[in-house]
Amino acid sequence: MFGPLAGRVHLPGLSRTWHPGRATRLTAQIRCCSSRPEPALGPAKAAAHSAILQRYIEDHNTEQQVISKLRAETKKAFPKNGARLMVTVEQSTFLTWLVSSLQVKQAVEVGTFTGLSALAIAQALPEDGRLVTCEIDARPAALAAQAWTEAGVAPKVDLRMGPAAETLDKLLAAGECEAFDFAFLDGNKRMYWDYFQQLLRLVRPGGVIVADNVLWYGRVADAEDQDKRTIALRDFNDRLVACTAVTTSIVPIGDGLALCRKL
Ligand SMILES: C[S@@+](CC[C@H](N)C(=O)[O-])C[C@H]1O[C@@H](n2cnc3c(N)ncnc32)[C@H](O)[C@@H]1O
Repeated sequence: MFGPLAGRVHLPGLSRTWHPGRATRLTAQIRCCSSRPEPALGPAKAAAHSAILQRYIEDHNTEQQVISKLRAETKKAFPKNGARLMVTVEQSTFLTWLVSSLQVKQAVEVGTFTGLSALAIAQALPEDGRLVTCEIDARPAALAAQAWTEAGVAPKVDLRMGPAAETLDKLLAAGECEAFDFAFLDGNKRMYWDYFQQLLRLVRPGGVIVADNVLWYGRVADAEDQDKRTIALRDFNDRLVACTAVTTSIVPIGDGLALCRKL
């Protein structure tokens, strides 16, 4: 079982330097709340370990300066939910490591926001590599485009504005079936299974699809949690486990990543 919201919890007046006892008390307070805390509370991403360990992990996963700069700019431009929407530090370093290790050339992403995960992916692509990334909201996308230019990865990134399901359908219609080595899924949680099925057609056999937020702050393991996004993610995980088209490993990096390799 995962401790509910046992990771870094952003609450007013809470400093980043925690003492174990204090962290435990806070976790206990949150656990006891009758109204279930919304993920919108802040960057509480780690579903499976303590706040102290989360801090340690972050301190030992050094993001490149261009990425940490974009993280800071995003928090400033989107103070309400920016920190929560971006992948965590250890997820961004993991994405760069994975894309590089798999020698990915063609990648596709659902959910660009301000382009942080796209930057982590794009910088690991070769010069002739390509990342197609889907976003519906022009405001964060403008910040993304600026950051990619500054980081020198803009020529590799193909930003497609509009509903992601339509963009993925267009890629399929354009003959890009099995054209991609890698996909990152981080869009609308209630659409995950639909996106996954499209991505499965876009990714080649042996290619990898990574889905974020599959532990949903630990809420997927709480049978009493009937929030629509929790139900959708629980359903997504159940379908993944039963899906014979991929082998899947769910790992508690950040808010949980499903690592799926197409057979
Ligand atoms: C969690 S954020 C992505 C964060 C990003 N991957 C990162 O780590 O920096 C999800 C994004 O999906 C976008 N989104 C939501 N519904 C969408 C849709 N139907 N089509 C395309 N993008 C969508 C939202 O506007 C939001 O920017």
